[in-house]
Amino acid sequence: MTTTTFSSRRHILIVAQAFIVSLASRNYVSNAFAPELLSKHPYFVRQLRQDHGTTTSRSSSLHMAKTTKKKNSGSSSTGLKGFGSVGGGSASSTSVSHVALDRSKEARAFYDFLEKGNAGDNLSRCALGFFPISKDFQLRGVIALKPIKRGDVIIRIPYELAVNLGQEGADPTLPAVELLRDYCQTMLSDGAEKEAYYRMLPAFGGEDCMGSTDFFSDEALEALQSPLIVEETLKRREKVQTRFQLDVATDDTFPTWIDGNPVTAQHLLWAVWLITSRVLTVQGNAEEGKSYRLLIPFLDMCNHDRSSSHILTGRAESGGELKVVAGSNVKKGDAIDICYGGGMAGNDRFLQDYGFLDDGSDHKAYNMVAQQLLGKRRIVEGIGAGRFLSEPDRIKSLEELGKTSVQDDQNILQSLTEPSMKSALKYRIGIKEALVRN
Ligand SMILES: C[S@@+](CC[C@H](N)C(=O)[O-])C[C@H]1O[C@@H](n2cnc3c(N)ncnc32)[C@H](O)[C@@H]1O
Repeated sequence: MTTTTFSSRRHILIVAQAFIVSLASRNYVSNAFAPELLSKHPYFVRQLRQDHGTTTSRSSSLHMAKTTKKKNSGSSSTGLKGFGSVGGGSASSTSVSHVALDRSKEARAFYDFLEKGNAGDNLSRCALGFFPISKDFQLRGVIALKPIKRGDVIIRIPYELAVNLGQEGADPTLPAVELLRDYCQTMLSDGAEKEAYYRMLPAFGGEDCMGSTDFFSDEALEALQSPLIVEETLKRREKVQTRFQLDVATDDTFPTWIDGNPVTAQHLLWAVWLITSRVLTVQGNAEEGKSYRLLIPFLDMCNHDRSSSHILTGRAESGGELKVVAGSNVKKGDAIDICYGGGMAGNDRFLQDYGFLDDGSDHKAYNMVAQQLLGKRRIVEGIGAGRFLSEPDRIKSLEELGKTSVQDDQNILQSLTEPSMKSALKYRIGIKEALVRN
């Protein structure tokens, strides 16, 4: 999404004449520099500089914070439209050497759902595939089945297929209640068409959502060495509890969870993560001037690549279409990725809102956080959005990071196996390295 984001803690996309908008794409211009903060912590700065020479190199832009293998049940070597795994293309930046197409029973039901919803033409251009990220992890995403020219439509979803979760707003717990209600109702009712789409959403308790700090243990939260992320995460959890009590627990008409038991605040937390990680805010009718939070099947399966030039466009109105348009030529086998957060989100947001670390070779997602901590960049989202961090917050954050060296952290990381602990260590290493660069 040129300037696009999936979410609503931040919101979504934009583009030229377009109508999918992103709060995250607000371009706050940094105009202040605060070297005094560093001079207050000469030891810490020295330590970072010494450490810098001893750190390991980073991996590709699709590097995962998670390490466990994603289930790929039923994907076969026979392709969606008659060919098998797709190989060889170079994505907007991701090189794909071997991608298994998703032809599981659930995926085939989802493809049928698209066809019935007048979106079957997409399946001649792209499909779902499993991108090998590391030897034990594959990431589901969208893959091109044939070349697509710059300017042509890659994905086109009729508005009627999208789930409209209400008008835009800053609080993700509101659309989360709506989504949770609709999800339970749909899954419990017999033969609802949307079920085929909902079955493709990341499962409650699954490893995708567990990557978000909302689901971190206290130990993993502490291991981040980021008092601000911890504070924001705890506040969000509290807000979810409050929303649960107000709108779910006391509502006798609220459906049960899919196993027949009452829904819990943890289910609502999962729904909030679905909102922040895959809902787009899209402008409605031009005259009406309102924006809506949409869950858009298939389009919500595009992964993040900061270097993607593809563009999101469309309107939330009857007869409208929500599209990904090629910003550059696409080859068969390319990943159809988009840039989340309008390119303005750092890894503090990626870890909280999406549950992974953007470990791109340009280090931008870490640099942005470091620049905030150094008073060189405004906060983009969450608590204090639009402002510079206060000096006490910056000092508190830098002091916390200064408790261990990068070398210490590397040693600790080697001994870890638990995914959220590993993410926490990778995060703090990335930030410490970025503080030296910035
Ligand atoms: C909008 S969804 C994208 C599709 C998702 N992979 C799926 O299979 O439904 C966003 C989620 O995908 C995953 N994701 C997207 N881009 C990623 C990336 N570059 N590296 C790791 N995980 C990514 C994260 O779990 C994120 O919360």
